[in-house]
Amino acid sequence: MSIKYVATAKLPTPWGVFSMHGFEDTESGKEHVALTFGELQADEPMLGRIHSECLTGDALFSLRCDCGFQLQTAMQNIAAEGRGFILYLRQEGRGIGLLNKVRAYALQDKGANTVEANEQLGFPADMRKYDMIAPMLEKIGVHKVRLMTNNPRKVKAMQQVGVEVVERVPLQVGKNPYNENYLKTKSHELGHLIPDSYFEQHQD
Ligand SMILES: Nc1nc2c(ncn2[C@@H]2O[C@H](COP(=O)(O)OP(=O)(O)OP(=O)(O)O)[C@@H](O)[C@H]2O)c(=O)[nH]1
Ligand SMILES: [Zn+2]
Repeated sequence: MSIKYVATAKLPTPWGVFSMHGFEDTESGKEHVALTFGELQADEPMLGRIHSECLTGDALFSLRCDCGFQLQTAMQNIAAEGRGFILYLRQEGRGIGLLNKVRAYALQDKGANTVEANEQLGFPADMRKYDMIAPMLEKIGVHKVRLMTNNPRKVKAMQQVGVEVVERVPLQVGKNPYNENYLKTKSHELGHLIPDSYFEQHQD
C-alpha cells in the first residue's frame, strides 16, 4: 500500500465549508478523498467517519441502503461540532465494485439478501480493506477518533491498522420501507449494532 497526497481544495456544502484533500493509492490507482472541517487537534479525539463509496446511495438518492443518509448526517454532525473529518474511500459495494453491486442488487430483487447475493456471485460478504486509513489520517493530523458507525468490524479494522478509536458514535438514520430488510440483515448477519427497537421507531 502506497498512499500519495495530491492536493487540497475548498468544498463548500450546505452545512459549511470543508477542505477536500485528494489521495492516490499508487498501487491500485484508486483515488480517495479526506474531508476536514475546522481546526483538527492531534492530541484530542476527533469526530469522524470512514465512509465507503456508494454511488447509488450517496449520489443517486437510492433508498435501498442507508449510506447517503449516514454521509449527510455525519457531515452535519461535524459542522455542528465545529471540527472533524470524513475519509471517503473508493471501495464501492463493500469492495466488489459498482457493476458487481448492480448484479448483487439484481439477485436481491429476486429474493436473496445482501450477504447471500455476494456469495452467489462468488464474493465474501465484505471485501473492504482499511490500510489506506492510517497514512490519510496521519496527513490530516488525526491520531485519536470518535468514529460515527454502527459497524464494530470497522472499529476493529481501524485498530488493526494502528488508529486509536476512543469511542464509537452510533449513526442510525435513514430507515425506510426499501432498506428495512437490508438493515436487519446487517444487524443480524454482519454484526452491525442496530437495536431491534430502531426498527419499531417511526422515522421522519
Ligand atoms: N455488495 C453490496 N454492497 C452494498 C450493498 N448495499 C450497500 N453496499 C455497500 O456497502 C458499503 C457500506 O457499507 P455498510 O455495511 O452499509 O456500512 P458500513 O460502512 O460498514 O457501516 P456503517 O459505518 O455503520 O455505515 C458501501 O460500499 C456500499 O456501496 C449491497 O447490497 N451489496
Ligand atoms: Zn449504500
